[in-house]
Amino acid sequence: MEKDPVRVLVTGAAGQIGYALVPMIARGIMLGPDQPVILHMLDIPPAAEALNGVKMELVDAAFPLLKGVVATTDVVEACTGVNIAVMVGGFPRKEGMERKDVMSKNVSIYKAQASALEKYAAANCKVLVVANPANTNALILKEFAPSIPEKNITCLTRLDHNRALGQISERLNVQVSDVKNVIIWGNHSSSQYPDVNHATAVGKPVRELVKDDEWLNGEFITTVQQRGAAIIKARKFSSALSAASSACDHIRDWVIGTPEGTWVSMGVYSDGSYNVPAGLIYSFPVTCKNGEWTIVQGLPIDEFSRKKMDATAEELSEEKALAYSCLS
Ligand SMILES: NC(=O)C1=CN([C@@H]2O[C@H](COP(=O)(O)OP(=O)(O)OC[C@H]3O[C@@H](n4cnc5c(N)ncnc54)[C@H](O)[C@@H]3O)[C@@H](O)[C@H]2O)C=CC1
Ligand SMILES: O=C([O-])CC(=O)C(=O)O
Repeated sequence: MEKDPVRVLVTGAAGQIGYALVPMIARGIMLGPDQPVILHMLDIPPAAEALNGVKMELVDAAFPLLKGVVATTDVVEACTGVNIAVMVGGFPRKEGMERKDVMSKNVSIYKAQASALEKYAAANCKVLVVANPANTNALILKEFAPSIPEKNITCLTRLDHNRALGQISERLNVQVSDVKNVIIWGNHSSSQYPDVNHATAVGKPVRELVKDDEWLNGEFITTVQQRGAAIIKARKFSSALSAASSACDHIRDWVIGTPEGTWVSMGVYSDGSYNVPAGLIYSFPVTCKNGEWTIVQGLPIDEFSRKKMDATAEELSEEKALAYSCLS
């Protein structure tokens, strides 16, 4: 028997990431090849015509799993009954801007949309915030939607995680699928800490295979931290297909589960694990089962890592303060 459709909201759906993401969802890349979906697409009035164009293309593509499309500029209509919300709407960073620069534009959007999700989304709706500053937008969404359980509100650091896998795979000349258990700690920003201390490639420790700690502790980290800026420099637009694909990975693993022995990175509400201050949305290694994520516990943390994990936590605390000052 065919499954009931899942309603998936994509905000900012007329934008670049939206354009890459909605066909992936409609093809079953996010929720599986046997899961019908109804897409809810939200954008703002200046983008209404473009949004309608995306809807027309979704109809034209005749996706067998796509059971309906709601394309709207009305946030209540967009949020009503959704089971999954992928929050991409907002203003992207342009060349030369730091993520902090986009803060004031975006946090007020997340405050407003928090209330709509809280009132109108389906019970147990899972939320993924993609728009930058992703961790802080997610935190604002959480704080202004107090009835949504905090475990249901996450942000995207899977793109950074996948970038780290990609760098190691290129360096070792192995399949990316043979590299696993890298970790992105902290903020989706240039202060993030991509950590390979527990990572393996073809079953062996990455550090032993790479045999170049100077590269792993230096250029590897900065390449991953700065990859977003490098894409903007090259394309003149920020990452879109990789962001969309990683958003699908994030939701798929959250809903369907992570493979045995593998963890992924997700921005989640800190409970104080690894001495990360509670009350921040911070990227941790997590495993997922039965639709719930759990922070991987007990990994040994060396002094080098500790400093980097603390620095990115510090930035998130500052962002939180700045976000509140933008809202007041
Ligand atoms: N977490 C991550 O890994 C990544 C995050 N990003 C972020 O994702 C966001 C979207 O990026 P793009 O698609 O490239 O930008 P874009 O500018 O192409 O699209 C954003 C869309 O959001 C819409 N929008 C603006 N305000 C809105 C509101 N209040 N409600 C609904 N929609 C609204 C815009 O009209 C536009 O269509 C940016 O904040 C970008 O920085 C981008 C890449 C990776
Ligand atoms: O760097 C940016 O502004 C876009 C982004 O978040 C990324 O590509 O990681």
